[in-house]
Amino acid sequence: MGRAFVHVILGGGVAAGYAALEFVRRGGYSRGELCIISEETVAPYERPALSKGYLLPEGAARLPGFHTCVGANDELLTAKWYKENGIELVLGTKVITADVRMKTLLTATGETISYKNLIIATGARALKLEEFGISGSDASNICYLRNLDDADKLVNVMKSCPGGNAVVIGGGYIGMECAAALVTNRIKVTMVFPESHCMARLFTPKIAEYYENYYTSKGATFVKGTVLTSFEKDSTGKVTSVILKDGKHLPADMVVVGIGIRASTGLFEGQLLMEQGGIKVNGQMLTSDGSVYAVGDVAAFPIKLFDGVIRRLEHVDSARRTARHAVAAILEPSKTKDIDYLPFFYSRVFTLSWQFYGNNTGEVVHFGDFTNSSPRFGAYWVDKSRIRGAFLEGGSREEYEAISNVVRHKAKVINIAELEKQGLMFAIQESQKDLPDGGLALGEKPTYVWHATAGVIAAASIAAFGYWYGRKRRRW
Ligand SMILES: Cc1cc2nc3c(=O)[nH]c(=O)nc-3n(C[C@H](O)[C@H](O)[C@H](O)COP(=O)(O)OP(=O)(O)OC[C@H]3O[C@@H](n4cnc5c(N)ncnc54)[C@H](O)[C@@H]3O)c2cc1C
Ligand SMILES: NC(=O)c1ccc[n+]([C@@H]2O[C@H](COP(=O)([O-])OP(=O)(O)OC[C@H]3O[C@@H](n4cnc5c(N)ncnc54)[C@H](O)[C@@H]3O)[C@@H](O)[C@H]2O)c1
Ligand SMILES: O=C1O[C@H]([C@@H](O)CO)C(O)=C1O
Repeated sequence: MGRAFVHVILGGGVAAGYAALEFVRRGGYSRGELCIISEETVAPYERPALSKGYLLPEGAARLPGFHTCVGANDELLTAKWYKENGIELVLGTKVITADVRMKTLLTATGETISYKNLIIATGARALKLEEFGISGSDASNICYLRNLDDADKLVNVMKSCPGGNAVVIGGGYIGMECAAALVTNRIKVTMVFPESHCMARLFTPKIAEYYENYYTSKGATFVKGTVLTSFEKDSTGKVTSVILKDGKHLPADMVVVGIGIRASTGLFEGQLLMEQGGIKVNGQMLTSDGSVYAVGDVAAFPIKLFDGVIRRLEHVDSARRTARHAVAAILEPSKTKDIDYLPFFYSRVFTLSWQFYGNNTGEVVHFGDFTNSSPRFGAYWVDKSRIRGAFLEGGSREEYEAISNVVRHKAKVINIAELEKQGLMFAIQESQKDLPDGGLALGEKPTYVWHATAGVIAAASIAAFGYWYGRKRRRW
C-alpha cells in the first residue's frame, strides 16, 4: 500500500526547500509528481535562524517568517506555496528503511513510497553527550539545538531562569552562537570546551582571541582545554551543576550542548558509497546509484576549487547550492556541468558578523584592526603562493565580495610581507583588476559611465548653442 512519485525529496530541511523552489522555477514536474517527506511537522525553514533570530529577547523570529528561501533573500515557501505548486508535503513522517534497488522508502506510518528520482536531504543530527560516555543529558534543563522543537525547549528553559547560570558545552558554531544569545537574554554564561581556543576548526588563535575577549567583555567566562565528566542534579532530576574533569563544579540553571553533528546516512549505508562521513556524490550530486542524488550536510562532493577533493560541508550556503544543482542535473543533465562550489561559511553573534571563503590551509596572514570595538579585521590563508582562504569580520558587501574573489581566483601572492601590509586592499585591488578601465575605488562609478555622461552633456550643449545661434541669426 503506498504512493508513487516521479521525484522524492527525503528530508524537509534547508536543502529540501531550495530543491523544491528549483523544481518550480524550472517547471520540471507535473502536479502530484513531486513530494517532500520530512520527520519535521512544518515545511522547510531556514535552520540558521534557530540560533540567531529565534533566540532574541524581543521581536524573535517565528514561523512562518523564516521558512525557506528567505535566508537567501528569495521567496517565502509556506505550506500554502507547496499546495499551490502541486508539491506533496508528507510531514511528521520518518522514513525508517530505504530500498535503493527497488526504489522504495518505508515510512514509520507503514506506507511504502516509490520514486523514479530520489534526492537525499536528510542533513545531520546533533551528537549527544551519551556518545562520549556522559550520562544524564536528557534532563529537562539540558538543551541541544538542531530543530524547531529543540529551539522551543531552549527558549522555554531560558525563560525559566532569568539572570541564572548557563553552562555551554562546546566551543564551535552552536556553542558560540547560543552563548551570545544567552548573554543577550541576560543569562550568565560559562563556556567549556576541550580545545585551547574557540572555533578551533576555523579560527586562528589570534582571531579566536578577539572573539573570546569580546565575549568576556560581555560577561561570559571561558573554561578551555577541558571537558565535563558528569552532572549534579536535584531531586526533580534537573541539573544544578556541571562537574569538570578536574573535579570543579560549575553552577548551572541550564546547560546548552553543541558538540558536533553526525550526517544522517543510516538509511543508505551498505547501499550507496560513503565518504567523509557522508554519502559520496559526483559533480552532479549523483550517488553511486543512477537514480539517487544527495545534497546538503549529508553529501560528500568534489570541490573543483580544491582540485576535486571530496568534502562534506555543514553549512547553509552549501545546502542551498547543492540542492539547486541536483535539481538542475535531474531536469537538464546535458546542460548541467559539474558543480563548481566556493565553500562559504559565516556567522553572526552580538553585533559582530564574519564571513569565510575557501579553505583554511597554508600560511596565515592576518590584517586589520583587532582592537576596535567596531572591528574590521581578517586573514588570508596562503598556500604555494596562492590565496586559498580568506576571513573578514565587519566587512561591507563589496569587501566580502572582494575576499571571495581572491579565493575563487586563487590570487597570486608574490610577497607575504607586502600582503600583510596591503591587507584588505589587496583583495579590493585584485578584484578591481577584472573591472573595466583598470579599476576604481569601492563605490566609484566606472569611467565609461563618466565618458558617456560627458558625451551626452556635450551633445546637448552643441544642440542648445545651435538652436540659440539659429534664433539669433533669424532675429538679425
Ligand atoms: C542552530 C543552527 C544554526 C545554524 N546556523 C548556520 C549559519 O548561520 N550559517 C551556516 O552556514 N550554517 C548554519 N547551520 C548549518 C545549516 O543549518 C545546515 O548546514 C543546513 O541546515 C543543512 O541543510 P540540510 O537540508 O542538508 O539538512 P537539515 O536542514 O538538517 O534538514 C534535514 C531534514 O531531514 C529530516 N530527516 C532526516 N532524516 C529523516 C528521515 N529518516 N525521515 C524523514 N525526515 C528525515 C530532518 O528532520 C530535517 O528536516 C546551522 C545549523 C543549526 C542547527
Ligand atoms: N554559522 C554557522 O555556520 C553554524 C551555526 C550553527 C551550527 N552550524 C553547524 O551545525 C553543526 C553543529 O555545530 P556544533 O557547534 O555542534 O559543531 P562544531 O563541530 O562546530 O563544534 C563542536 C565543538 O564541540 C566541542 N566538543 C567536541 N567534543 C566534545 C566533548 N566530548 N565534550 C565537550 N565538548 C566537545 C568542541 O569544542 C568543538 O568545537 C555544525 O555542522 C555547524 O557547521 C553552523
Ligand atoms: O541564513 C539564514 O537564515 C536565517 C534568517 O536570515 C532567515 O530569515 C538566519 O539567521 C541565517 O543566518
